[in-house]
Amino acid sequence: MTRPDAQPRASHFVDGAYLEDGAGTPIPVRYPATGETVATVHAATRAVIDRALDSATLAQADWAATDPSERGRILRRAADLIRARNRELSELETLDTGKPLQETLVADAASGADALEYFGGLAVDQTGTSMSFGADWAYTIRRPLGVCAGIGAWNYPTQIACWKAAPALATGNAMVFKPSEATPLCALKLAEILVEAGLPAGLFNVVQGMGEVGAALSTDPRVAKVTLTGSVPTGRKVHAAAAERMKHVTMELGGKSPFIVFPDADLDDAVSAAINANFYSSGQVCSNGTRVFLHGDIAQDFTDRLIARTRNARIGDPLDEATDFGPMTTEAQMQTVLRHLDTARAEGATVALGGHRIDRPGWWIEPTVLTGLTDDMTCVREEIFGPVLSILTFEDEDEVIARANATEFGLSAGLFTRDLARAHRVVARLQAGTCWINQYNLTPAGLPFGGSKASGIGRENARAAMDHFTEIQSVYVGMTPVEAAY
Ligand SMILES: NC(=O)c1ccc[n+]([C@@H]2O[C@H](COP(=O)([O-])OP(=O)(O)OC[C@H]3O[C@@H](n4cnc5c(N)ncnc54)[C@H](O)[C@@H]3O)[C@@H](O)[C@H]2O)c1
Repeated sequence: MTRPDAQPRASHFVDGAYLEDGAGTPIPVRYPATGETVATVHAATRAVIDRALDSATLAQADWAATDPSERGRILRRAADLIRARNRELSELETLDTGKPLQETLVADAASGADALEYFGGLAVDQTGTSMSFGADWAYTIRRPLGVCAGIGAWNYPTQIACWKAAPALATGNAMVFKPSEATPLCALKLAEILVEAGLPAGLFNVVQGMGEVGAALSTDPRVAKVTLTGSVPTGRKVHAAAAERMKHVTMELGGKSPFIVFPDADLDDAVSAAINANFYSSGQVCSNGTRVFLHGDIAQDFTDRLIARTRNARIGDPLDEATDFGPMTTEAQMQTVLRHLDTARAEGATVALGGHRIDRPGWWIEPTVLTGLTDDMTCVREEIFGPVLSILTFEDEDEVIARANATEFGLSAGLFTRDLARAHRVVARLQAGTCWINQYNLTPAGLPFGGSKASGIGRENARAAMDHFTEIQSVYVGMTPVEAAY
């Protein structure tokens, strides 16, 4: 496969144009399928961060006063441009993350375009309330927060940037976005496309860098809100920094979600969903259903079908559309997953499939199925963020609900059953921000997405995100003479 050129014109995108400052620490961008360096960017210096925040502050005031229908038109034009360039953007996403082109063509830029289109449509529909107090009355207005900092993880660089930018911009905010240092390329393309669609300069700036740049943004007085997609430990730090300065936050963090299969489930569907919920993006999906609870009656049958089908995964060059399983996005993440597999073996897990690094250049791990597990094992308790599916068995509905909820995380949950009364009864007792019944990991723009417990605060997508990027201004209107005691 010929590899497209990944080197961006410059590291940052600020005030409507690419910007370079070679004084920043170099960040090599390595193609996970081979380990080769395909581009280099530089971390933002203090000067770059200041320019990004100053230009965003200046641009936001006019943008907040812009007719919302015009804001919406620009976002919808950006959605059209993304769709027209889907292949080019998907190839870049594949180079950035290592995810197979087969996935990136349908799930990344495409999901970003959906968000821009959805919030573009909703921009005009930001309503308040009105109420009366005798002859007096009052109304509320939803106002933008100002400059928002977006900080991204490395598993969905385009989607994360769009899911944050679209509701922020639709509601009249500006955003300074810092992509993950592991995947710095795709957000630059979004910035370029938004300007081409007519977004005024300064409203969506991209600055590169490691955690320190994220920390500089989330503590800066010019920033009104921080929206982070990342791990729980990073979320704790960013949330604490924001709380100190009374900033708004949205936290999209990690998970260890339960995936429950009752004995009356359509087993082929359930196996398909378990494959998607564990091996898509080589398992690097926050909402993955990694604790697969199987009812004892179907556990063996399910496991046999799962293993037989997973053996068919085509592992190879991610730029080849026939490939359906790719590498880990970073070498560090591959090492983390390998450490988890060593711990699982040491704690007595049975490796029913896979379990090893794949012997080829780059950072590959076999699709892995673990059995013989108990709830206290590390591989069942901790987020692995790799292609590792853990099988547990259960006998009883109350038992599985209690075990599903026995975790600090609460991002997602899924269940498979033909008994819809049971499905709704169980969902109502699951501690998870997003639940799927007879499906898994579908996240349309109109459905709120986010976690409860340690998995996050706030929601992305849907009207809920519009609320999280605005605050209420209450206006009391006096209609009668004002009385005073003296
Ligand atoms: N809930 C969701 O929507 C969602 C989606 C994707 C990924 N995730 C989670 O993200 C994690 C994987 O991504 P990751 O390894 O890039 O996460 P991470 O927490 O290591 O990094 C996330 C981002 O935070 C930045 N960062 C690090 N320290 C910071 C600090 N002190 N202040 C400000 N920013 C800082 C990083 O540079 C990066 O851009 C997993 O836990 C996964 O579950 C969650």
